[in-house]
Amino acid sequence: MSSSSSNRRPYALRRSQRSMNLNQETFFPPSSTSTNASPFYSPQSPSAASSSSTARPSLHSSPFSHPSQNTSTMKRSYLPPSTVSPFAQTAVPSVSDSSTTLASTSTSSPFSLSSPYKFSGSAPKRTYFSSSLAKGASSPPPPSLLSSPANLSPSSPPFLSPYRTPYTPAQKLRKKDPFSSIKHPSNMSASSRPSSFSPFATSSPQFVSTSTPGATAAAPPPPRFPSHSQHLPSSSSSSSFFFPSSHAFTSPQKSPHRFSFRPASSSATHSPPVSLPTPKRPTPRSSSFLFGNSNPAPTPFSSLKHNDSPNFHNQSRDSSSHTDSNSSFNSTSTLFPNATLPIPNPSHNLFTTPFQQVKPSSQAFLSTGLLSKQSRPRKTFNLSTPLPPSTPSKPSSIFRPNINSADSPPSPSTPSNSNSASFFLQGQSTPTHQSSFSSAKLGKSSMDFLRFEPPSSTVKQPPDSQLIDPSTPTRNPFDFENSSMCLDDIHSSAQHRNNCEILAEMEEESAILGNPSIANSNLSFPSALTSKSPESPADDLHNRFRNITLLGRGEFSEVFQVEDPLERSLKYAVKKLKVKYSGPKERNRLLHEVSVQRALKGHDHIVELIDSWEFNGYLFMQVELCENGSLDRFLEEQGQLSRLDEFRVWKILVELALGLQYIHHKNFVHLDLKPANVMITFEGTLKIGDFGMASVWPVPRGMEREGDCEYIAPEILSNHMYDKPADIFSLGITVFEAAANIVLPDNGQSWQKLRSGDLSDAPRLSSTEGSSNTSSSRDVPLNSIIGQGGLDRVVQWMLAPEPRNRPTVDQILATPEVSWIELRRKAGAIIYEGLHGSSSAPQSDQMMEDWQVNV
Ligand SMILES: Nc1ncnc2c1ncn2[C@@H]1O[C@H](COP(=O)(O)OP(=O)(O)OP(=O)(O)O)[C@@H](O)[C@H]1O
Ligand SMILES: [Mg+2]
Repeated sequence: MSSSSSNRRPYALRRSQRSMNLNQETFFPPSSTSTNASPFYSPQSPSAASSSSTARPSLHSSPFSHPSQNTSTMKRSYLPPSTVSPFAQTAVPSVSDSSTTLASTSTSSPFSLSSPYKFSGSAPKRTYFSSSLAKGASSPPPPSLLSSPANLSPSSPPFLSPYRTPYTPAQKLRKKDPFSSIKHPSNMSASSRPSSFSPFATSSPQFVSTSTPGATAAAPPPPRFPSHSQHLPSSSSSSSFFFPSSHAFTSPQKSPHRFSFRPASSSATHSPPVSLPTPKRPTPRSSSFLFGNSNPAPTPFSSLKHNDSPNFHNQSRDSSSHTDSNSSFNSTSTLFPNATLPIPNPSHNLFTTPFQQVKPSSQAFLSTGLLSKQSRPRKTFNLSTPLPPSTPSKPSSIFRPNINSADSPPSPSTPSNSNSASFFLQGQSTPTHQSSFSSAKLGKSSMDFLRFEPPSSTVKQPPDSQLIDPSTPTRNPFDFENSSMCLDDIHSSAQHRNNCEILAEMEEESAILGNPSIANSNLSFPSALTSKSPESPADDLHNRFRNITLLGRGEFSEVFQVEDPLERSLKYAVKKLKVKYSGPKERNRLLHEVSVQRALKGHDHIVELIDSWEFNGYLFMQVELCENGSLDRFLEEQGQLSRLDEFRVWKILVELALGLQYIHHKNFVHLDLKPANVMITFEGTLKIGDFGMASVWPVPRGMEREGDCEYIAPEILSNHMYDKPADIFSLGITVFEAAANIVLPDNGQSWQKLRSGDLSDAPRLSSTEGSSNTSSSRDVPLNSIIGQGGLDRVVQWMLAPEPRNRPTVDQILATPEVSWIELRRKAGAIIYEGLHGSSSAPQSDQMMEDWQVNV
């Protein structure tokens, strides 16, 4: 372990050196500041692209050179059909053929990340900046990709970002992690990953490119894109975005920019950079900026060693196993060509992987940059995972009848724990229906809590005769299978009404709805709870539906999967707001979401509203069920394995853009677009949901909305501008996250950089493998857009700091790349269709040829 650790360490060092080790940089002599003079994607001259050097390292580069990925791929290829990702098995014509051919042409891994790291790390920033700006100032504008580059507007220079922005304490941002911006993947573990058990574990086959290393450079967006200004009031001034360019990061010595790319873009326009109120300025320890600290401060994540190298380390190692890996994968993909997608059971934890134990090392906190999801400890989506002790959980008041003792921590070892049933039936005071749902976790954990962790000091001890021996098996009040005693107790109790309310609330809050084992067991609830006149929202839900299980919860709501009581094959999702509305004003606001979603019915990429109703101040929305959960789960799960192939990233962009186009054309703005609000259907297509922040467009004056800070557009924070370009920005960030496989920052430097048009913390988005320029395979379309840098260009366009410089959704969908993808996509966005999509779309080749001729 130690020797391999020392072998790999330099790679980790290089990545961090680039970003933060300013002292190191000053020691290195200036190297060639080849600033990739022609990084722009020019379909007319593909050779130009291939001759330019890679600006950002591409994680699409062959992973076969990565030992851990080799292992993973090989293991995956021998999985039995049931464990192989269903989405990789979709019968799409020629996928396996294409894979085989590509694999057979792959003999080596030419792309080594060490080179760009070494170069970038050793290049003094002063030299780079001065040269790139000077060079850019005299550079001709890049060739436009659009056939009609009218209404050209400059984009902000990515290199002049002002990071010293005023801190606005008033910003109410949801997530505050002061260290998020200083996490770094350099030292995170990605190796030794077993094969996937995920339903999404499609982990696209990682083919080895035969291209020249870094053949296609990242392309900055040409500054000549049509403007988004039609969405903005003519009086809209961006002056408040501007910030004097005297910020420290414009100083060459302190610049965090590491790569010498996009010089033309940076110099073509010199509009002042954006000044943004940051959600929360992190104050990292000084040691955070000293890479190579031999004695880093201990962190809770110090278990990982360097030989658990991140996914993009040391790409050139272990090239000997390429052929094996390829062939093994292909044998997998051809073994089960007709496998069908299993019906995911949301009550199962589809997302459990063995990666939960992966921890970043302490040095992960010693530099900036965007953290790769592949290296990140996995987020837990398992609803039945017990709450960590530190979580500010607020159990139901029914567990704490004695308010004064609420502070006492529950004692798991308390003998009276076992008597939860009798405890609940001892005539506690009637709880309020307004109890908090915000922190109680549903599912098994809640049940465990109910059974084993009632606060001992709060328990009103029953008379001695009723005390139960600690060793007596627990009687679970919700064990209705053996619940005759429980029900008898309920009905004979003098406090029958109170108990019913207690049980109803418990059910509502945590215990029953979220416990799949109970909810799926076809057990009926006590008759009092299924009466015709429901007393609680949970009663109401049970009167309407069967088999209720928790699907997920957002900040404001809980979403349950339900079955139609008559036709059990009909399943829906029911979204219940967590709290009652407090008055007519709030009710109107809540009903707004319903009305927006109703107005947007009937589109393939919008979650369909089926019904809505109110009960006792609670709002319910019945929507179509999206069996494969939300996109953020998919990205999380997939990201643990590898980056998505570029074709699927494009498909995500296309499907979301189509949904967003519908929203915008109907004169609404979503204002909370993010992967968590994108649902995945059984077929793997994407649907935009959660219109809780949506508004009619133009947005009424004085409206306040604040979406998730990771995805929020800069102008919303700085200028309260709620407009269509804000949705474009959120879409761009979503695609950026999907393509780069990084953990988005929620504040700090990286957050600011992303909103200044500087994507240099992330790897190149476009793939370097599978490009038609680099493969001679007959299955690779002649004019494939994959690997050409178009993804970087379009994403950068969407992330333009100035809203008016962003494309409209129509413009996104009109790009040649999207048109090409449209012709070749046959399956849902998350379904793997090969690196270039369906080969049965020759018209796409023709289209690109025609387009190239016309450009
Ligand atoms: N139609 C659906 N099918 C399947 N799962 C769903 C559906 N709608 C929502 N969910 C699940 O419920 C979660 C929360 O839903 P939703 O985003 O609508 O709630 P929210 O409270 O408005 O969230 P937030 O405001 O935090 O974005 C989603 O992330 C998803 O996991
Ligand atoms: Mg949501």
